[in-house]
Amino acid sequence: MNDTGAENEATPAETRCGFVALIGAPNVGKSTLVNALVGSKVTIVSRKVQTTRALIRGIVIEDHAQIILVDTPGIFLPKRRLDRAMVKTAWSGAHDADLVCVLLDAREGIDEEADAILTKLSQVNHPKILVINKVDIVSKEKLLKLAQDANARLKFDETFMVSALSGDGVEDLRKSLASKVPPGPYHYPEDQMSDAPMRHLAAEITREKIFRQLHQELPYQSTVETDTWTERKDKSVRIEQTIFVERESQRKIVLGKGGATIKSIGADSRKEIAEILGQTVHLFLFVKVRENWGDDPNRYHEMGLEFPKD
Ligand SMILES: Nc1nc2c(ncn2[C@@H]2O[C@H](COP(=O)(O)OP(=O)(O)OP(=O)(O)O)[C@@H](O)[C@H]2O)c(=O)[nH]1
Repeated sequence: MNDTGAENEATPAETRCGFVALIGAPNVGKSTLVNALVGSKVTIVSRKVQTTRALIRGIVIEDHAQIILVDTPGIFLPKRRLDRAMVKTAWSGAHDADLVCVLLDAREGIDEEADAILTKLSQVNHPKILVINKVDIVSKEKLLKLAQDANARLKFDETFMVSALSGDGVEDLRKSLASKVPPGPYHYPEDQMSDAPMRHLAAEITREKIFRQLHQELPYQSTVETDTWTERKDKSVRIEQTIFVERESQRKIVLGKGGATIKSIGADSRKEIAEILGQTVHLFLFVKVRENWGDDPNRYHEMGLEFPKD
């Protein structure tokens, strides 16, 4: 302790910093865990699987360590070109990271996808941490058995049992990650919670609202881009976004009768973006048809994905 008020500031020589890749089957709770670790909403959470399309990082500082979380797209059995691109990106995220956090869903156990992940991870040489999530809905016996089975399959440096939803066990995990990232200066300014540009986050929020309202009629065929972002003198922000769908029929669904659906999507999205920014938001949504965007290389690059040639 000293009286300069600087006792909490680490000099660069004392700091640690590293990338942590979160790997897990779709719906295991990766986005929820990133949010719990960071303590602020950085990626979208949806009941629908495969909502995370691009690598989005949350950044958290704990015990003079900056932990950069790479929220990989779900690993699943790829069929479409877009799915293959997501899987490829997920694995390259694991190879680039300093640590790999493998998430298992306590209720699902080692199912087909988890099994494929454990097999593939045996080729990754980084330190691995097992995180069993959703402990709030499973018995202790089942948890212990799952921890034993997973550790028998793969050598984990540590095992954590958490509930990303309630926050149970999350602090211990955060402290462990902080102790395991390598020594070095911070990569990002201390107050930066996410390097995902706000434009991207705002687009993700609108996409989430579309999923919430139209998940039965419009499963995955839409994408959202933020076109303009204008800060106004009165401290409010004007945002224009375009929702791209693949067919005219889908455009009509998004618009709804007399524009009612898009109005409601816009109202929900505007409210949430405003909450996160802490400022007044004026949101303008447009719907356009863009056929076969799933086969357009530019779209992949915009989402931070590599375009698979096969
Ligand atoms: N009961 C319970 N539910 C959880 C927990 N963590 C996440 N969930 C729920 O599981 C669902 C999926 O969570 P997400 O965080 O979107 O999962 P994800 O792995 O990021 O999914 P993708 O983005 O599709 O890869 C959501 O409905 C969450 O509320 C938990 O600890 N307990």
